[in-house]
Amino acid sequence: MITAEGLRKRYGSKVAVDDLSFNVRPGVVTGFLGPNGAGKSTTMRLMLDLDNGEGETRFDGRRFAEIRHPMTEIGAVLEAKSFHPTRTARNHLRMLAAGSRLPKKRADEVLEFVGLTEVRNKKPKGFSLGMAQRLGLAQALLGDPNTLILDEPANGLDPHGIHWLRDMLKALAAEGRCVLVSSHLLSEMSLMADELVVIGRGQMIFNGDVDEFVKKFTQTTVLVKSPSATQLTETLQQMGAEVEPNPEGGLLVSGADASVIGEIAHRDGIILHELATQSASLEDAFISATGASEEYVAHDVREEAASLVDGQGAHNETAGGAA
Ligand SMILES: Nc1ncnc2c1ncn2[C@@H]1O[C@H](COP(=O)(O)OP(=O)(O)OP(=O)(O)O)[C@@H](O)[C@H]1O
Repeated sequence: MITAEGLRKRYGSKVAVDDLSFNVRPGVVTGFLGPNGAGKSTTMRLMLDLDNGEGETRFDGRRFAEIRHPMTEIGAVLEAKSFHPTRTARNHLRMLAAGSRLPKKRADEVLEFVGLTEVRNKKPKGFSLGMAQRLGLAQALLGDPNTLILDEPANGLDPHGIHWLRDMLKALAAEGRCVLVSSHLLSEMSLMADELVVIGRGQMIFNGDVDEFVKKFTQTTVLVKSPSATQLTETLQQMGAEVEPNPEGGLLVSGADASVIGEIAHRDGIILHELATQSASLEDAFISATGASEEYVAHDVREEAASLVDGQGAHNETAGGAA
């Protein structure tokens, strides 16, 4: 179990991480989410004592500095491509293995595991971002640690690589490890993570189950198609439901679930052509939960496109801006 308590970091007058406390449970993948500049990387560095700040993080009760051979307990990848410039991938890992009193053969085992056996005698400076990510993971896995902390490990991986990463992290978590992984790929995160830590502007927004997060920050809607849409709308509105036209046809109803709508339609003799609950996505929940805490806000692309078509030209202002 990882327990982080009261993590806080300032850069001058800017508070990058603001009194963050959270838990990362073993046996599940925990996603670490937040808009750009929310403080994810800084938090990960604080957890691993790589940055000075306040608060403390315990890994099964111990601080990072108290762990004698960290590589055998905590595997972390915070930056892709941070490797020795002149050593081959294999020698880089062998050197790290020796430093942690691990057998040399571990280097070949993890290279095989991440699919880099063919390039093991090449220098990582020529690696693509995806290959560097794989080598970073190999390094993190070298000591077969119980905890993995990975900052954007999917960055640079191709679709096969992302699929492989997801299966691998789920399998490692299923063996009882703690896995904390940040990513901006929300569809991927919804397939990979069971629990979430969501932050915005350095502050905690949510720590818990993915389904709870989606439920808390989105409203379930029901798509209804009926030839008697006007009559149905009036009845649903009278009972307090919100009804809006769906841009692709039919009605979107919130505040009444599909069974209630079906019963009302049956009672009033209204024909229904479609009745479907629309489940919200992790992306919907993320946008709703973090919208107010976005640090860098771009202007609306649709407005931009419209103004270009109107011949008004683009404007380069950044709406919102930094706090
Ligand atoms: N070395 C630094 N000096 C000054 N400010 C910093 C430094 N590192 C980070 N920051 C600031 O701290 C805040 C948090 O940055 P951090 O990189 O932790 O966010 P992040 O959530 O990892 O962002 P992203 O998703 O864009 O990688 C940002 O506003 C950033 O500008």
